[in-house]
This record gives sequence, C-alpha cells and structure tokens, in this order.
Amino acid sequence: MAAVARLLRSSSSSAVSFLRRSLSTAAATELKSQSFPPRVDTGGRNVQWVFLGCPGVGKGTYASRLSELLGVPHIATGDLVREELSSSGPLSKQLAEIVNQGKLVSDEIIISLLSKRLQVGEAKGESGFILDGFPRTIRQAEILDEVTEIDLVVNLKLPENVLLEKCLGRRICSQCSKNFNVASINIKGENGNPDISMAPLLPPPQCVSKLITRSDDTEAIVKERLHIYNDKSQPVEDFYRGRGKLLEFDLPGGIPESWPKLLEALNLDENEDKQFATP
Ligand SMILES: Nc1ncnc2c1ncn2[C@@H]1O[C@H](COP(=O)(O)OP(=O)(O)O)[C@@H](O)[C@H]1O
Repeated sequence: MAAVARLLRSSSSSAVSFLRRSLSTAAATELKSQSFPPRVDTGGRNVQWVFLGCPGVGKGTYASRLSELLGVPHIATGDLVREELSSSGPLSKQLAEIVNQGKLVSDEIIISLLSKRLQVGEAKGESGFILDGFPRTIRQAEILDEVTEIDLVVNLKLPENVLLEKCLGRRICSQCSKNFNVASINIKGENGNPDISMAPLLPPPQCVSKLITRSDDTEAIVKERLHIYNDKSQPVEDFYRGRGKLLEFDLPGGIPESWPKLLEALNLDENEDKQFATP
C-alpha cells in the first residue's frame, strides 16, 4: 500500500497538469454560444461529451456507437481500470480488491490512468472524446471542469430492476472484447412508467465459447455499485444540470428502440457525414 501511495503522490499532480495541458489545447476553439443540444464543431474541434448513468445502463454501448459516428475516441475509465488490472502492473492487486467490492478507485489513480490514455491518443493525433464512466465524483467533475470545456453530458436512465438484470446477463468475448447480453428482459412499468422489454443481444458463433462474465457483475457487487452510484455519482448529474449541460435520456428499451431515439435527441443522423450535426 505504501508503495502505491508513493507512486500516486508522485504521479497525481503531474497527471492533473498533463490532463490540463492536453485538454486545454483542444478547448482553445471552445463553443461559447451553443444551442442545446450543441452543434458539433467542424472547425478543428471535435465534440467533448460525457456519458453518465448507473452501472449496466448501456453507457459503453451507446458511447461507442456515437464515437464511430462522430469520429472521436470513446474513452471508458472502466476499460482503463480493467486493462491495468489484467496487466499485473504495480496497481493491479489493489485495483482488483477495490473493483471486486464494487467500490470506486481513488480520484488520483483514475486521473492518472485517464491522463496516460489521453497522452497515447494525443500522440496518435486524436481529438475530441466521448468519456464513459468519468467523471464519477464531484472532485473528478471539478478537475475536468478546470482543464477543459465539456459540450454535453448525456445521462442515460433505466429503472433499477432492469439495471440489475442487465448486469447479471452481461457477457464479454475474451477475444474480441465485444459486449453481449443473455438476459431477456420484460419488466412491467410501475407508477405510470412504461413497460420495458429488451431482447437478448446474443454473440455470433465464433464468440460463444469465449464468453466471460465480469467479476464485479454478481448480484451483491452490482447492488453495491448501484448504491455507490447514487451516493457519489448522482451529485455529478446535479453539477452538470446546474451548468445547463445535462441531457436526460430515458432508454425506451433495447438498442433497436433506443438508438434511433437517442440520435433524434442529439439531433444526429446516422447517415450524416462524420463531424456534422445540425442543431
Ligand atoms: N471515474 C471513476 N472513478 C472511480 N472508479 C472508477 C471510475 N471509472 C471506473 N472505475 C472503477 O472501475 C469499475 C468498473 O467501471 P465501469 O466499467 O464503468 O462499470 P459500471 O459503470 O458498470 O459500474 C468501477 O466499479 C470502479 O471501481
């Protein structure tokens, strides 16, 4: 633990300052007077969006689809944590312990992992981003706010019983890393809310024998993650709501129902040129 703490002390301030340097260049052409949802800037500045939402809501699915459509990287801090975990690097044991209790990794470690990822992207000429799973605490949101301009924050929502079933049904191909879901969800809406149905998202034949379940997708850990989300991450929604940046989106069902509606809410067209969205 002491070694990790030392490592963090030495890396965290440089991580924040790197985050500041790499993101402030991108924000130099920031959009000051934007409509809502904002126009995607075509003048050298790609979108800088954040996806919020409870565990299992589908942040990764929709963020990665949008990143392809808009030609910007999809950066998921959960993926960065899992990569670090499986790398058997100095942090991996400590991270395994935290993640398998459903707890949040410290802001310092997450900022450091994110900074490294941005550094690699910067070297490859990436610009813009869709962040998924970051920020998850008010402190992380404040740091991000200090270093760059976020255009839009999409808050994906589903009822808690659907989230639990989705997490328990989640499967990942250990070879291609794609996400699937074996759950067949049919939940009656309560208190005037609509019913929710989601067909399973089954893997192609070549992935079937390679499916794995995330170690933190057990019922007890998912419940803890939901509890921590409500406690630590919901205030982040208020942070962006107060800045007029939050787009609330209640998912109406699975991908076939939700994707076209999300595009509509974002004023995007699947067939449009990359980088172009009309307000
Ligand atoms: N921004 C973050 N801050 C702290 N911990 C994080 C952050 N992003 C990811 N993690 C850690 O990685 C785990 C997995 O993250 P993620 O894949 O986004 O899962 P989910 O949203 O389904 O809970 C989290 O439970 C947490 O331990």
